[in-house]
Amino acid sequence: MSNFSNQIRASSSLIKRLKQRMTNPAALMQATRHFTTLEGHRPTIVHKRSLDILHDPWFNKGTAFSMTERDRLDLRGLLPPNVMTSEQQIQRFAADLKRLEVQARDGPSDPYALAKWRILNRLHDRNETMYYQVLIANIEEYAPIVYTPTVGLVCQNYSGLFRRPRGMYFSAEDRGEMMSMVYNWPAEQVDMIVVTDGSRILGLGDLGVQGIGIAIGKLDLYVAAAGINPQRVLPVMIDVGTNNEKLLKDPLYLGLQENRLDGDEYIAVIDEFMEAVFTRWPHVIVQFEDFQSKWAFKLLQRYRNTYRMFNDDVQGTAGVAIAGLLGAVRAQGRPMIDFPKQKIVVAGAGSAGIGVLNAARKTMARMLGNNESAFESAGRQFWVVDAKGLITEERENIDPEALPFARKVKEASRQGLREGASLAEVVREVKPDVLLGLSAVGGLFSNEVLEALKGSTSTRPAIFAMSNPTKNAECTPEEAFSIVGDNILFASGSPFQDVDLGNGHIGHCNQGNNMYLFPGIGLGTLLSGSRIISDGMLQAAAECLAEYMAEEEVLNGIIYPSTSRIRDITKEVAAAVVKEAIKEDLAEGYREMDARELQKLSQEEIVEYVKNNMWSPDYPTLVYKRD
Ligand SMILES: NC(=O)C1=CN([C@@H]2O[C@H](COP(=O)(O)OP(=O)(O)OC[C@H]3O[C@@H](n4cnc5c(N)ncnc54)[C@H](O)[C@@H]3O)[C@@H](O)[C@H]2O)C=CC1
Ligand SMILES: CC(=O)C(=O)O
Ligand SMILES: [Mg+2]
Repeated sequence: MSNFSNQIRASSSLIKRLKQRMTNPAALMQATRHFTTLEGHRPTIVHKRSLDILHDPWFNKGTAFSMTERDRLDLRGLLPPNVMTSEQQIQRFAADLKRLEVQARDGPSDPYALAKWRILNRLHDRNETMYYQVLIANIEEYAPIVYTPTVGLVCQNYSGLFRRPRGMYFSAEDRGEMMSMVYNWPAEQVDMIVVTDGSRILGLGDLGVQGIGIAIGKLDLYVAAAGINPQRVLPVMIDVGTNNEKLLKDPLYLGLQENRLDGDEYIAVIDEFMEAVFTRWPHVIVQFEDFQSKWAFKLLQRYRNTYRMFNDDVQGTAGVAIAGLLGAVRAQGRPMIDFPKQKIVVAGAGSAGIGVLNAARKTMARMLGNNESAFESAGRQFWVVDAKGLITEERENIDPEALPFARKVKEASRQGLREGASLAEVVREVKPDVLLGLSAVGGLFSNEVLEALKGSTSTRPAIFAMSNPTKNAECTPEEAFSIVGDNILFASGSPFQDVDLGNGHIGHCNQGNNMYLFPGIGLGTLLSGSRIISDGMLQAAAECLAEYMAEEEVLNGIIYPSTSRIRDITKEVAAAVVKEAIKEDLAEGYREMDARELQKLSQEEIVEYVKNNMWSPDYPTLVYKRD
């Protein structure tokens, strides 16, 4: 939008003016102190509570509300847990102004990305309908701002960017209080919660309380892509501390400044949160996001049969990868049923990597007859490399999640490999069809690794550099096409531009990101009224995405839709999820569409039902009525 550059120019001149006034923050603090001494002792009577206070510029103190005030005014949970002094607030504001300048100068790809995020965020605060109109109409341009990669930068800088709170914060200090504080959220109904504990935000590590940015970004896509009503979404941060030394020492950090809770204490906090939100909103769906692997699997197993929840990094990513892997088979001009013949090297054995491995193995096994021997032989198609190299059964203290994928020592040595072999060695010896990265290590697919992939036995080797944000991608599309060749397939977790191959052809850069599935999984679950999210529902979502692309597109190397089609693909995915829930007899219905009515719907009617229940950003007519 051309308006946008004007707005950015206007905001930089505003920043300049503010900076001139802020050159002496001590004077500003002095002024604030003077104000507090005159007015500080007499209480001010307010007739508002909760968000109404936070949204009132006269009464709002933001992070400076004391804990007792937060309790008195129903603010508990609506602000990050660390109480700040007004001096600290001013320091934070001043530091943030400086940071914007540095980002604009040193930012990696789009120097205005953070400025765009701020402007969009301010619009979000002022007028939700218009915000989502802008986002939906320009989703290709702004998904990289509200979501990866910029959302990573936003989380890294969240303590500075924080202005008006959004979402809820449950902290270790709130133990015993969660059941009551959940009622501080003003919405009577919540359909979707995205919750994080901030322990592994994209590939950026432990960002503590600042991880709330990712929950907000994911929910923006729920609204834009799935048409979930924005009044019914709730971003949540569970602050159990941080192990990030920099944040622990930062006096302006907004979260708890203590090491992360662990073991039973940690589980007790998450249990209390789950009980609280499902007590207030029994039909809510909770998406777990960016929990470190250590907890991602355990929490998924703990809750998935009791609550309507899923883990996006484990299950959403798996589905998107399966769709891409099946697309890679089709792009070779082979039928999908040939998938079990693919040799796949996976770099990264964390929540995302293991999620993909389990799902890919199950998909292969199903194609091979769905019995034990099929499952066994499917397992032999994968070679997994983590920070310590190739994983074999010789590995000491092997992670139980990775154990099923450890190569047998004898088999490995027959291939010229051993425990801990490097990624380049593995690629050289295995000559895989697919090289898939979920390692969070930018540049891991080095020249040596990509050179080794030239020996692939595939007619069309596929490279999935899925780590986020952009700087964590295992390689760029330019590197992949220039080293391995024009004929490859390429996908990355964060968006890159297509590559001009210089011979009249384009090297397509697909975005392989769980954003193509999680909105549809959430919407489909909501509209089916299923009490849980079954493997079958997740599989149906993945298959729908795999089949969405036309033969011609796939043969041209386009295996995922462009983001401009995200609302349409989400509708289809949601319909596939509803259909599977009905088939598995899990669908209990939604609003006036009860289980029986759902059973009667044809495929087309299910799609129509989904479409009719997607919120669109149109201004309603407002009418005033006295209470
Ligand atoms: N494209 C998408 O839709 C998604 C992408 N991701 C990305 O995947 C990445 C990993 O996420 P998680 O699995 O949750 O993280 P994690 O921290 O649990 O796992 C990282 C894994 O990479 C391995 N690793 C580290 N250095 C390595 C090296 N030099 N060579 C090979 N492996 C190495 C680690 O040993 C570990 O197994 C992140 O960057 C995240 O943004 C995650 C979910 C979805
Ligand atoms: C995309 C996503 O969920 C991640 O990078 O963690
Ligand atoms: Mg994630």
